[in-house]
Parts: sequence; structure tokens; C-alpha cells
Amino acid sequence: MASPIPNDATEFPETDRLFLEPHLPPKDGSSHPALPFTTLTFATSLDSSLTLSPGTPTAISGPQPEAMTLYLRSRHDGILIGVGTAVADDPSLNCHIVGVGGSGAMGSTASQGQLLLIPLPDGT
Ligand SMILES: NC(=O)C1=CN([C@@H]2O[C@H](COP(=O)(O)OP(=O)(O)OC[C@H]3O[C@@H](n4cnc5c(N)ncnc54)[C@H](O)[C@@H]3O)[C@@H](O)[C@H]2O)C=CC1
Ligand SMILES: Nc1nc(O)c(N)c(N[C@@H]2O[C@H](COP(=O)(O)O)[C@@H](O)[C@H]2O)n1
Repeated sequence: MASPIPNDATEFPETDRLFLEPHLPPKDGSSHPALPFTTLTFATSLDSSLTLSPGTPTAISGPQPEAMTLYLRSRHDGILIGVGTAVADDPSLNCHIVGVGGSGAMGSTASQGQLLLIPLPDGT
């Protein structure tokens, strides 16, 4: 029997993924660049804030860019966040998109272990 769709499962339709594709690492891993393929993603307010105040988790973007953030996670081998973000948000850093996977979403095809790197203030 198929598992139920988890409560946090979300959608990021194929049509929304198309514009991202030219900016993503190839799906088949055929490219071996000398430097890691790096994507920077963040949500910002019109006055260029990332959060209401330091340490306050703040939803700035809406459902579609949040789904895009989840999808980007599925297309990279690792995620780098700051130690302050880890403490403030305790983020799941998973990808719960239906058909893509990451936390049990139905039809998981791209679920993968992800490497989490948190730089400390001493630079390590
Ligand atoms: N709106 C959004 O998309 C996002 C918002 N946030 C929010 O941002 C806040 C935390 O962000 P930040 O204040 O940037 O702190 P942060 O601690 O997450 O990031 C700064 C990182 O840079 C490192 N660092 C500082 N000086 C350095 C130096 N000279 N050399 C090398 N590394 C150095 C720190 O050790 C830290 O790991 C949280 O409130 C979180 O909720 C976090 C991620 C995304
Ligand atoms: N796409 C996006 N929109 C916002 O408004 C945000 N505040 C963030 N924040 C990032 O998402 C992390 C939380 O991830 P989980 O939902 O726990 O998986 C948070 O730590 C920021 O990196 N992103």
C-alpha cells in the first residue's frame, strides 16, 4: 500500500522548473568543473533585510519561491549555512516536494544525502 502524502509535502510544477534549468548543475552529473557548482539563494525584503531582527526566523518570500528553495536543495550535493542561521532557524534543509523527494514525499526520485557545512566564527 502506498504511503500517505506527508502534511508538509509541497508542489513545484515542471513548468516552474524550466526557467531554472539553465542555471543548475546537469542532472546526469556529466559536468566535472574545476570548481564546485555553487548557487546562492536567499529571500530579501524591499529594504534589503534577511530577517525582522537577528535570530528571528522570518518568512519573507511566498509559497512559490519557498518551493523553489526546496527544489534547489534537491539539485545540489551540499548546503552551506552560517552558524547563526543554524541556531536561529534550526532549518530542516530537506526537500519535501512531491515527486522530487527528500523527506518522504510521494514518488521520491531525487532524494539524496546532503552535506551541511556551517562555518564557525574562527573560519573553520
Ligand atoms: N531570508 C533568508 O533567505 C535567510 C535569512 N536568514 C536569517 O539570517 C540570520 C543569520 O544570518 P547572519 O547574521 O548572516 O549569520 P550567520 O551566522 O548565519 O552567517 C554568517 C557566517 O559567516 C561567518 N563569518 C563571519 N565573519 C567571517 C569572516 N571574517 N570570515 C569567514 N567567515 C565569517 C560566521 O561564522 C557565520 O557562520 C538569521 O536570523 C536567519 O534567520 C538566514 C538564511 C537565509
Ligand atoms: N525561500 C525562503 N524564503 C524565506 O522567506 C526564508 N526566510 C527562507 N529562509 C531559508 O530557509 C531556511 C528554513 O528552511 P526549512 O524550511 O527549515 O527547510 C532558513 O534557515 C533560511 O535558510 N527561504
